[in-house]
Amino acid sequence: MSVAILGAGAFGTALACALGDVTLWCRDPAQAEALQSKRENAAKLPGVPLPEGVSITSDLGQVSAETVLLAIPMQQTRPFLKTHGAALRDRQLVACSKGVDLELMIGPVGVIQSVLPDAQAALLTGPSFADDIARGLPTALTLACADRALGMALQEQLSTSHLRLYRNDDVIGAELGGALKNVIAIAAGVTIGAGLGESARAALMARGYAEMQRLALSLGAQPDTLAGLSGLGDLILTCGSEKSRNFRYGAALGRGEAFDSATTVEGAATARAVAKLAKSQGLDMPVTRMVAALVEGLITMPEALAALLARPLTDE
Ligand SMILES: NC(=O)C1=CN([C@@H]2O[C@H](COP(=O)(O)OP(=O)(O)OC[C@H]3O[C@@H](n4cnc5c(N)ncnc54)[C@H](OP(=O)(O)O)[C@@H]3O)[C@@H](O)[C@H]2O)C=CC1
Ligand SMILES: O=C(CO)COP(=O)(O)O
Repeated sequence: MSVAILGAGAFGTALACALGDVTLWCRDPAQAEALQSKRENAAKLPGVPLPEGVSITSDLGQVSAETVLLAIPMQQTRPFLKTHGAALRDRQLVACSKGVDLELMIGPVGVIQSVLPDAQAALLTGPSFADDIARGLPTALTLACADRALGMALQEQLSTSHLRLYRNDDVIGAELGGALKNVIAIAAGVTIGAGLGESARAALMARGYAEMQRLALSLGAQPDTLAGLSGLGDLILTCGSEKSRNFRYGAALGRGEAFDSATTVEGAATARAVAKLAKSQGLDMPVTRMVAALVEGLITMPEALAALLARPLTDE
């Protein structure tokens, strides 16, 4: 079965490098031409050659693969599918984004199903920097799919010698693990950027993980999923590395500096969506609430810190 990847950003290109024999689609014909002539995505993955088997196109009509990976940011997924979904109706669609749609308050598989109710949909998520995958470093990810047979087929199809996929049928849990860890990564970045120290970062990660579980379990996720690659695994990676854009964005917030608005920072919109979702569910998610308020410029970092530290003492 053939594979196509829609979106030639950092992650889409990295997956193309790992899988090798795929069609890589981008929306901009000039970018497609540059990728084709240089055989490298110089903007997003400099120094990593595209394998010979990767064919590039900006014409969606040329994308005939049965399995289609969607590697475009979360908030773009619904508009993209509304425009192009008809052409993808009969394919196996694998969402690769991490986040919660700001309007519908659901994850990427939920969005696929809301636009294309009959589509077969799955999720690829977990701890992996694009650069690591592209360079062939060992990586383990979650392939989540409600349909067991389809999940097993996709696990086989998308695993390689260095990219190891673990199957899971808890799609909600896997979606939320990937989405929520970005919010906590922003908080971790704020902590380090503001010079609050590594002990404070560890505290935020642990309390952040408690929030992730609280929301995920209330929405029907399995606890084991949050403790796996897509939750805890990705939380550890993203909160602990300057390679993470969410972490770096948080660090800039913590230092009171501006951050490049063209950079994809999924946790910023997700924090806003999740803060609202938590409120509607009657759940206490103080770290997420503070991240959302910081992102929206409603509070300063010292105010956020004071508010978190002034909370009543409680059981763990
Ligand atoms: N980078 C990483 O290490 C990882 C990323 N992910 C996830 O993958 C998703 C994509 O991230 P990443 O590739 O890093 O982001 P990038 O910012 O590197 O790339 C985003 C890509 O999406 C394309 N795009 C944006 N909007 C649209 C649209 N409306 N229609 C078509 N294409 C569009 C962009 O095209 P254009 O250039 O034309 O704007 C670009 O090619 C995110 O959800 C992220 O969390 C997951 C694991 C690892
Ligand atoms: O999701 C990622 C790693 O698993 C990439 O993290 P950033 O989007 O923060 O760079």
